[in-house]
Amino acid sequence: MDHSKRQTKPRLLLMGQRRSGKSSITSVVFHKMEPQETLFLESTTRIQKDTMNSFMDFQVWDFPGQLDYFDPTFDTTQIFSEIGALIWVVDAQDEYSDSLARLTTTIINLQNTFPHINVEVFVHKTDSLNEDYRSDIFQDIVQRVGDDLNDAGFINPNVSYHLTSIYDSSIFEALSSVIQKLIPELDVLQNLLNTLINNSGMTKAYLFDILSKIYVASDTRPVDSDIYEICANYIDLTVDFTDLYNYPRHNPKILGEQMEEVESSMTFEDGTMVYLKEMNKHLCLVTVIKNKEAKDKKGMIDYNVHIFQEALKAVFDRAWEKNQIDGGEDTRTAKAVTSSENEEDGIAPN
Ligand SMILES: Nc1nc2c(ncn2[C@@H]2O[C@H](COP(=O)(O)OP(=O)(O)OP(=O)(O)O)[C@@H](O)[C@H]2O)c(=O)[nH]1
Repeated sequence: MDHSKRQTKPRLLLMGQRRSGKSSITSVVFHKMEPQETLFLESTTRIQKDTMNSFMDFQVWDFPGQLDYFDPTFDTTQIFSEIGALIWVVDAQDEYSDSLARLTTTIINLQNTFPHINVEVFVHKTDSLNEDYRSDIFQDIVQRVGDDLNDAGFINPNVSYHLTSIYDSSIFEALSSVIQKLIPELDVLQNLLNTLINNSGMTKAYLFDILSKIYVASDTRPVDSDIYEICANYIDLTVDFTDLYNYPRHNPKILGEQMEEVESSMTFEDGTMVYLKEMNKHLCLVTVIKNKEAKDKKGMIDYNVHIFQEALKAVFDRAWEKNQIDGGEDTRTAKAVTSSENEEDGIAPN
C-alpha cells in the first residue's frame, strides 16, 4: 500500500445501520445516479472505496451496515488514522435507537485514540416527513446523542448534525459543509468571494466542484436553498450542453497553462441573472444577481470575475507548489470519480 499517496487524500467514512442510505448517498452525489434508481441498490457486503480526484483528492469509504468496526480483527488505526470526517447516517423514517447507541459507542471509542475526528451525523431520508415532525426528530437525535456523550464525560465533542435527503439538494449542501472543513484555504476563498459579491452587487456566489456539485466555498451570507438549487441546476444545464458539443474536459490542468473556460449567463423576466464561469478544470463560479441592472453591467461583472479568477489561481498555485515542496504529487485529473475499488487493503484482519 502506498502510504505517501494516502496522506494526501483525506478520507470520508460513511457509517450507520443497514439500509440507512449510505450507498445511495455516494451513488447520487459521486456517480450521478438518479435518486429513484437507488431503490434497486443491493446491500453493501464489503467496504466500498471511491477515490475522488478533483480540486482536492479525497476518498469515500462506504461501510456495510452490519460491520463491527471495533472487532479486534480489524485494524482500526488503519481505518481511522487518515480520516477527514466520519459521516454517520441515521434513517429518520425508521426506529433509530440502535443507530444512536452504536453512534455514541463509536464516538466514545474514537475519543480515546482519535479525539480530533469530525463526526457528522446525517439525519437522513427526511423527504417524506412534514416540517414539524422533521425538526422534532432532529432535536430528539441531537439531544439524545448529546446527553449520552455528556453522561460518558465528553463535553462539547466534535459532532455536527445535518438534515439530509437524496431527493433534494440537502445532501449536496450537507456534504459541501463536510468537505469545506477539510479545505485549508477556506477562509481565503470566503474572503475573496465576499469581496467579489460586495463589489459586483451579487446576491450569493458559490464555488462549485463541477462534477459532484459540492460547493467548496461560498460567500459568508446565509445559505439560501432556493438560490443554491438554481446554481446547481445551472451547472447541470451547462455541463450537458458543453458535453453535447464535445467540450474537452479530459486534460489535466498544468500549472501556469491557460485554458478555454466555459462562461454563460441567463437573465430571467424579473431581471435576476444567473452567471457561471469555469475557474479551472474542476471548479466553477456560479452566482445569482437579483438586480434588474445586472444585464447592462455585464462587462463589469466579467471584469470582476476575471480578477477573482486570477486571485483564485494564485491561491491554488501556492497550495500546489507547497504540495510539491512537501513531497506530495499532483494527481488531479478532470474526472471527479476515477476509481471504485473494492479491495480491502489496509483494513484486512490482522
Ligand atoms: N425516502 C428516501 N429513501 C432513501 C434515501 N436515501 C436512501 N434511500 C433508500 O434507502 C434504501 C437503502 O439504501 P442503501 O443506500 O442501500 O442503504 P445502505 O445504508 O447502503 O445499506 P447497506 O448496504 O445494507 O449498509 C434504498 O431503497 C434507497 O432508495 C432518502 O434520502 N430518502
